[in-house]
Amino acid sequence: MNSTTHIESTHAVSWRTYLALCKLKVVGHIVFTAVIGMFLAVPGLPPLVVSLWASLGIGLAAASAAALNHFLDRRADAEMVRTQNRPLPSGHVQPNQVVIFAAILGTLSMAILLLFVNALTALLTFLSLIGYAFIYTVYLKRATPQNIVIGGAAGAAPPVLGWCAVTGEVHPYALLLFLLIFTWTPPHFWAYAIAKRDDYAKVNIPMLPITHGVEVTQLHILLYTILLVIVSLFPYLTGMSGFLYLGAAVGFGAGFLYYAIRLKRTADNKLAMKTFGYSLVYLVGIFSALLIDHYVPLIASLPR
Ligand code: HEM
Ligand SMILES: CC(C)=CCC/C(C)=C/CC/C(C)=C/COP(=O)(O)OP(=O)(O)O
Repeated sequence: MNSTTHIESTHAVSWRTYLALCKLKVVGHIVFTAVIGMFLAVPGLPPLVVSLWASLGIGLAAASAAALNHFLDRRADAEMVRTQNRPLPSGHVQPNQVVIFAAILGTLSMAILLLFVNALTALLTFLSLIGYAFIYTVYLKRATPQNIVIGGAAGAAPPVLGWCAVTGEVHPYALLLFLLIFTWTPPHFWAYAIAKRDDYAKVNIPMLPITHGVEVTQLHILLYTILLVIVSLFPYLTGMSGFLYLGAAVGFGAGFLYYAIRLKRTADNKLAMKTFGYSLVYLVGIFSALLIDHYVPLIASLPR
């Protein structure tokens, strides 16, 4: 134990430290996509009470998975510049405290989903938690440069969880939303990995830019972005969404392609981080468009 961790272990852990363990920004986005899944699952408005419990349950599960990721990755996180100030490497909290915190969040999440939502949502959320915290973090991340493609299945689950929470079933339209996030994840992450490749190389994590070089990664980003733009048309082509969504899918997709093409030409770290930033704008934009598009006919049909 180093002196910092010794000093910190005698002090109470701040609530800010616990919040930092939850990766709140990521959890916020996850809950956002889950909530859109709830809204799209029904023609009118989803049941309020169930939706609130489901959002809380899914958010707590994602936060629990994030805390476990901090615990399981603590040694690598201490080596990388981008992660060395996280709560564990900086000694603001002890590993056992993080495990207890994650267990409490995970248990609360399961209790909420089982008692107030439904068993299928609880099961699928549990599988997502295990998929990210253990299968991805412990195994895939260190095993193959396809780690984030396969692990992306956990991150793509939330709209399915939201849909299932209000209907009790996994609808094919919900799987389209899954596919959308699943194809979005590789360009989202690989743009970041290009910018942070020196960090990943330091800890021998086989991310694509390390194992196959930056050029191959740039090409993969472009190809997955093209695939993403094609997949983003499916909600319109299957009749799930209308023209408004189509316009947004084409517009936001053109933006993503613009970044991916520019990034293909130059592996500038700043541009890579801008592409990563745009991936978040894209996700929020396209899911917001799905929601607005879903309610336009409803609003238009209201008596004036
Ligand atoms: C397995 C799939 C995924 C991988 C490997 C991945 C990877 C990453 C990485 C490495 C970062 C940077 C972390 C940092 O700066 O500390 C990040 C940031 C972020 N990711 Fe992902 N991500 C995945 C899925 C998702 C999903 C599904 C969402 C949302 C629905 C998401 C939303 C975000 C957000 C909002 C940030 C910014 C966090 C911040 O600025 O604090 N990610 N992601
Ligand atoms: C509902 C539920 C339980 C969903 C699971 C949530 C999920 C899959 C989140 C993934 C988001 C994320 C930040 C991945 C990066 O991990 P990393 O270890 O590669 O990134 P890091 O090195 O920055 O920690």
